[in-house]
This record gives sequence, C-alpha cells and structure tokens, in this order.
Amino acid sequence: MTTPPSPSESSLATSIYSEAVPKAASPAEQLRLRQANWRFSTLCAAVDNKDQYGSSSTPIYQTATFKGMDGQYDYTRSGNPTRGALESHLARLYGARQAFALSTGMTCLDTILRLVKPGETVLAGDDVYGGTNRLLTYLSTHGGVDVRHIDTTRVEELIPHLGPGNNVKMVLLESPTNPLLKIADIAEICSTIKKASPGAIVVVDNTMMSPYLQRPIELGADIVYDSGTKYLSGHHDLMAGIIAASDPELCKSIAFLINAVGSGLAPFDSFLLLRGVKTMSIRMDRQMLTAQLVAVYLDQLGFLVHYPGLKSHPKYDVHWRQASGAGAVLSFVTDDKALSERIVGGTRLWGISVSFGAVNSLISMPCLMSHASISAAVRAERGLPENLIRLCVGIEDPRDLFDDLEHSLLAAGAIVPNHSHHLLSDERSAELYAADPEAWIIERAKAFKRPRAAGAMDKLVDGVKKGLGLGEPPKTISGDIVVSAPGKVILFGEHAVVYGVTAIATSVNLRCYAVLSPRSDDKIGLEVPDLGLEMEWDIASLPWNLLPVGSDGAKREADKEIDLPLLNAVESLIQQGHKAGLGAALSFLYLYMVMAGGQANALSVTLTASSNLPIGAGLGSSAAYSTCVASALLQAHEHVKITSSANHLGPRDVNLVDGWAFLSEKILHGNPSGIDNAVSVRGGAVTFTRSVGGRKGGMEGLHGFSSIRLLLTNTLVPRDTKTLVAGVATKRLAEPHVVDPILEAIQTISDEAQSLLGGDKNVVRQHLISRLEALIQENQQHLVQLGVSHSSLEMIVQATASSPFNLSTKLTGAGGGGCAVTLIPDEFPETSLNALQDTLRNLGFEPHLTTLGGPGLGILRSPAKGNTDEVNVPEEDEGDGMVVPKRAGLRGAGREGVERWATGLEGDWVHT
Ligand SMILES: N[C@@H](CCSC[C@H](N)C(=O)O)C(=O)O
Repeated sequence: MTTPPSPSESSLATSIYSEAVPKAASPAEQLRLRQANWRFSTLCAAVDNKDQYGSSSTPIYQTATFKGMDGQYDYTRSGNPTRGALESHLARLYGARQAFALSTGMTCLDTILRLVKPGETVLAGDDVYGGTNRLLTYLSTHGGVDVRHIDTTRVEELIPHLGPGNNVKMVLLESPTNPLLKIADIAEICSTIKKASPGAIVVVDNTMMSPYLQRPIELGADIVYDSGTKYLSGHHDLMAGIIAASDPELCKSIAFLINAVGSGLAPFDSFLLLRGVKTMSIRMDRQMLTAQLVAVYLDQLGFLVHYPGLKSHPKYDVHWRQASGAGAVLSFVTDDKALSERIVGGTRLWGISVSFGAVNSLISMPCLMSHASISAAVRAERGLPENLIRLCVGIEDPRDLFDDLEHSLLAAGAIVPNHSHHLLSDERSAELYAADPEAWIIERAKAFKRPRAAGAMDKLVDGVKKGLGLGEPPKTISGDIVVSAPGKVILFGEHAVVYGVTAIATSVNLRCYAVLSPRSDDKIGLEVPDLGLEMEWDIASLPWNLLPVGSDGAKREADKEIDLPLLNAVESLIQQGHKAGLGAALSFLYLYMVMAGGQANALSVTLTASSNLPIGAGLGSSAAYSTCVASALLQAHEHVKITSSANHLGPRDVNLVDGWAFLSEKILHGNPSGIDNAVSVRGGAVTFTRSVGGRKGGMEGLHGFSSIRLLLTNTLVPRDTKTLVAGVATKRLAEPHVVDPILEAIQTISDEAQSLLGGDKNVVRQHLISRLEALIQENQQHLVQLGVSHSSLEMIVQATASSPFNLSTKLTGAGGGGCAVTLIPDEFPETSLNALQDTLRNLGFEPHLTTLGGPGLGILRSPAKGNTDEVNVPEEDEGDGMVVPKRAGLRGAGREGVERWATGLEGDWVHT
C-alpha cells in the first residue's frame, strides 16, 4: 500500500511568531501571541478583520479613489483596504514578510521577471507551465534576457551555469512541475545558488502545492508565487496571483512594480479570494485523498503515472522532505495520442478544462491545452509526451469519479475486463471502501487490465509460424553499410546573415560515422554511444497506419513538411529518460518509417553512430548525424547505390541525401536554414544568403581553394543561440546607426572572402592566407561590437594572437561561448602548434586541429569481390583472427578513437 504521510500540522505558526513574550503585552500583542499557536487550518479561517462596524467578513471597498491628502489610501491601483486585508492574511500563510495580490499568476511572473535586466540569465526548468515558457521565450526574444531551460531535478545541472563568466540573476523553479510532476530539491538548490552565485534570486512557482503543503521561503527561496486562481480560491470563479517575499528590498521593488504597472487585484476579486482561502486546507485534504486513490488505481492498471504520492516516484523522498502533501494534480501516459483523446472525450463528471485547484475534477491533454503554446518540436525535445493526460482532482465523491473514469477508460479501449478477477460485489465494495479506501481501489483495479498492444496477436501467430519454420524471414540488408559526414564552421557572416548579409560556411574534418548493420529479429535498433542512447523497437509496433497518404516503397524524395500526427506517434514510442537522445531517436525512426513507406518494405537493421564533433557547440554535429542517417537508409533501400567504378557521388544522389538530411534537421531544430546539411552533404565551402526584404537568397558552392588548416577551440561555455540572436535584434532596434554600418562592413568581408575562396586563379596562396587572416580579425571586431563575443572567446583571441603565435581568431556561430576558429598558415611550425594547443588546454579549453573545406558525405566501398556492384563491407579482423563486427568497433571507439576506427576499415571511401 502506498499511503503517504498525512498533511502535517503546520510548523508555520511557530516560525513566524517565535519572538519572546513581552511581560506586559498590549491587546493587539496578546492576540498576536495567541495566534502564534494556531495551526494552518485555523490561520486560513481566522481572517484578522478590523472593520469599523465589526463586520464579520471583510467589506468590499469598491472604489477607485479615496478622499483627502494624508490618508493611508489615495487610489486603488496603489492600495485598497480589501486587497490590503487579503495581503496581510496571505503573508501569514506564506510565512513571508509581505504578500501581494495581483490580477493573475502570469502577472506575478511578469512582475518578478522585471527584476531581470537585459544580458542577465534566467535558469528555468525544462518542464514548466506553457504560459511560463511563453513569457520566458518572449523575454529572451524581445528583452535580451538569456533564458536557459535545464533539468532542475538534478542540482548538478545548475553548476555549469554558475561559474565565472555567467550572469545568472534568477533561478525559476516549479516543484512539482506542471505537467510531469517532477520534483526539484528546493533547499538544496537555494543553498547551491547562494554559495555559487550570491547575487541570484530563487523564485518558486508554488501553484501545485499552495502554502498549505509547501512554503518555499522557509526552504530558502527569495520569492514565491502562486496562481490564486487555483487552490487558494478553489472555485474557478476568479483570476488572481499572489507573490510573497521576505527581503525588504525585494518587497519594495515588487510593490513599486505593482503600483507602477497597475497589476494589483481588484477589490471584488480580493474579497472572493479572501473568502476562498478560508476553506483551502479542508478542500485540499479531501482532494488529495482522492488523488492518491486515482494514482494508485492507474498505476495498478499499468499506466505510467506521475504523482509524488506514489512511492515509485523517483523523487518521493525529496518531495516529502519539503512538502506535507502530494497535491491533487497527477498525469499519466497511454502511449497513444488518439487513445488519450478518446479517454478525455469520454468522461462526463471530469470536466475537460485547463487549470486545476477547483472543487470540480478536471481532465486535460496538456500538449493540446495548457502547454499548446510550446512548439511541438520543443515539447519533443523536452520529453513531454503528446499523449499525456492530466487529472486535477476535485472534492466529488471518489466513487462517482471512479465510475466515470473507468467507464471512459473502458469505452476508449484503454482497459478491458480481466476475466481472471471478478468485479467487486456492491456489498464488498461498500465494506472495503469504508474500511480502507486504498485497498478498495486496488481490488477494483484488479477487475481490469490494459489490452495487449495492437498487433500483438498477429505477432504471436507470426512467432509460432516462424518457430515451425513457416514464417517469412525478416527483411534486412546483405551487409554493413558504412557512411560518414563532416561538421561545419561558419567562417564569415554569422549573425549578419539574419539581415541578408552573405555567410560563408565550410566543412571541417571532424566527422560523424555510422554503420547500418543487418539483424534478423524483426526489430529496429539505434545506438548513439555519445548520447548514451541504445534503443530498439518491434517493427510491427511502429505506427504504420499513420504514414501520410502517398508514402510508398518507391518514394525516393523527402517530403518538405513534417507530418505531425506521425511525428507525435513516433515520439510516444521513445522511452523517457533519454532526453539528450530524444531528437536523435525521433528523426531516425521518422526517416526510417517514411523512407520504407510501409511495414512491408521495413528492414530489420541497427544504426550505430558516433562522432568526434563536439555536440551542441555550433559545429553542425546534428547535420552530420542527419546526413549519416539519411545516406545509410537511402542505400539500404537502394535509392542510392555505389557501383565498383564510381569515384564520387553524382548530383542526383547528393540532392536526394540532402533533402532527407534537411527533413531530419527540421525534426531536430524546427526551422533550420539548411546550410548545415548542405555543407555536411557536399563538403567544401558554400555561401549562403537569406532572402530578406524581397532580395533573392540562395546557396552557392565555392570551389577552387585547397584545404586550409584550422584550430577549432571549444570554450565549453554553453550558450543559447536564440538569446544571442535576439540581443543583436534589440541592439539594432535601439542603435540602427551603429549596427547597420557593421552589417555593411561584414558584407564587404564576405564578398572578399567569396572571391578569395571562389577560385580566383590569380590569387597566390600566401596572399589568400594573409587576407583571410585580416578578414578574420576584422569580422571578430565587428562581432564584439555586436555584443556576441564572450570573455572565454576573447581569452582565445588573445592567447592565439600573442607572440610567438601571432595568429588570427574569431568566434564561429552564435558566439557567447561555443567555439572559436583560428587560421593556421601553411608554414606554421608543428612545435608551435603543439605549444599553442597546450596553452589553450591549460586555460581550460578544448582545441581540435582540423582542415577547412574537406570532403562531404563519404560512403565506404568494400574491396572488390569478383564483379559485384553491391556495397558489402567485410568485418574487421582484429589481427588475432578475431573478427569484430564494425558496429561493435564503432560503438566502443569513443570520441577519441573514431578516426582511428575509420582509418582501420578495409575498402575505399567514395565522397561527394
Ligand atoms: N489558453 C490559456 C491556457 C491556460 S492553462 C492554465 C493553467 N495554468 C494550467 O496549467 O492548466 C493560455 O494559453 O494561457
């Protein structure tokens, strides 16, 4: 039985009134001291009303203005007695110096976020309410604030953002989070932040808990806010938000902002909220008891349930250390979006509605409702399942709620009768319910089970047939397919490209490698050791019925648009807990299915990919992966074929691979420009111009320069591209006279670089290198002026420029951290190069020597065997007669060993 501790009696009273008792206390003082012993429910109900007529409830001062010049109030925006009474009452409940009542929970967040200045950083959770995400996104795109979403359930994830060079002003937490009920250790985070970044403030959205169950100020938080629309009011008849804080300066700033903006709660709503809060604890106790039963019931039926009242919750202990109840919101996954829609649509007593905390029970699908403002791609990246159902439990009789939910689960086909258990008789049900509600619900759940996954019976029959030697063997490939694709650097024009300036990108010789290997078990597998990803799926369990109309085995070209229902269905197949690899798995499975065009053409294979490109450093690691996935699958379906005589891939194949790689990039990034996959597939260098203001854009290959050495140095400082791009936009709006000439200057740099790299035969090599060095220096100066450099990048610029190196360096990509690129002239001595790399390593950076403009996609062709035209790669011989499958070799190579692994392969590489 999973019985959580019952909500404890509040320690609040003692914590806020713990001063020594004065000998001769005034009547007011005596009241205050008596209140010191009241428990939370008493504090909720006992509103301290000082009405001149002794009214029992606080009157509504429905007035905009107050007469006179010296009174306590002049204008309701600045203060109102009804709101004032509510605020004093709530300050007691929050254990805070002051509480403020505002018009909504989102107004609270808006007010709090105004404490952050452009250029400062906000760290927020990766599972947050959709409206919170929306406001944070707006602030990062319009307010120059650097917003980073991290997994706040892992305190260690905060650390890299707190070091020198970072500028964290605020940490914004939800615990439990909405809608996945993840738990952050509030006290641990507060003490970590106070130590590492004393100027930063910790803010907690406490809406899921209310001050009844959790008081973050007592745990060390600086500010707490609540949507008063939820548990505080409890009836969904008003909108309100509450901010509570104890630091006098913070309180002063919040009071200033509320008055300045006019976001204070209106008198009538203040009255309603004051009324609602009196019954908060009693409502929540009842709601939580039922919520616990609902969680146990769904868990018993085999659904994955998110609720901190279940002992199986991964942070059960942390939650119960900081809160005295599990709340009344829970969520669960069904693994099938259409099924979830049927369940939600089939309930009657559970109302389909956003919000929570009211006396009525509600059911919703967050991805379609409360979290719909977060894009599908971001939801996928953050591991928010499209089929998630959120339940917000009210005060109705639990038996009616279960009748309704069970009926809907049955009607939707989410559960079926379990014939090995009988339904409880009415008598036994009544008896058990009265004696032990949790035992009752466990018994009730036993009468049902989740049906076998769709197609399972067919699979069983197939398995039996195969066992008898009657089945078809699974379709697969005849041997390993080995491919490789490079990353890229932007050499000139980053940021300016957004405004129509030409950017020049070139491939580097840091690469992703992939092996597609055959298997014989009707499964498909994916291994990306760099991301800790190892997954497999039954081919029959893939949502083939959702393939877009027109998909068929003969289809070669990638669609331009992503089919969202299919993407959502594929996403629900990917287990949780692989956040970093979610995108990689999603794009692989999606491409796999669409390229097969149907189950009949599906191949049983495993793709193994590994790379020596730093991930997420702006060097096109995802495009290199996408190119590998696309080209390996295209070969598997024989849409791309390498003959024994071919010495390069033709334009048709190149465009085919590029189209599919671009589709994969869209799955991974939402709206990419296409430059990364273009460079990864084709290699060399390209110019890219966005079409802006009616001007024609496009991409053009640059041919005619021979390889140039580069040192790519990873600062290891994480950055957020969107925020940096937004920062330039803000600067341009504020100072067009400064920014526009910089953009023009960068265009001149790109023009010269384009003519130098574009094969002007009259340019001698030495002149080419020295002009490129000058252009690199100039471009870096402009990027500094645009405000996108970073102290770590400047350290690299200085270290490489100083004697004896005298080299030219600029940031590449978004800046703000990420990577720097240094041009290494042909005659630069090896000893100096080694010394430079040591210097950079000693400064804490990660240098990689590479060449600019190397080959694009490569496909390994096995040594000729007779006159077969097929790609069939033999396995590696370890030298002692042991044959290691290529896949295992790549899996075990690690970032450092990937290149060695590739060089040791037999056969020759055919490039684009
Ligand atoms: N259409 C609204 C949705 C409000 S959701 C309210 C609540 N916080 C919840 O989690 O249900 C919007 O876009 O803001």
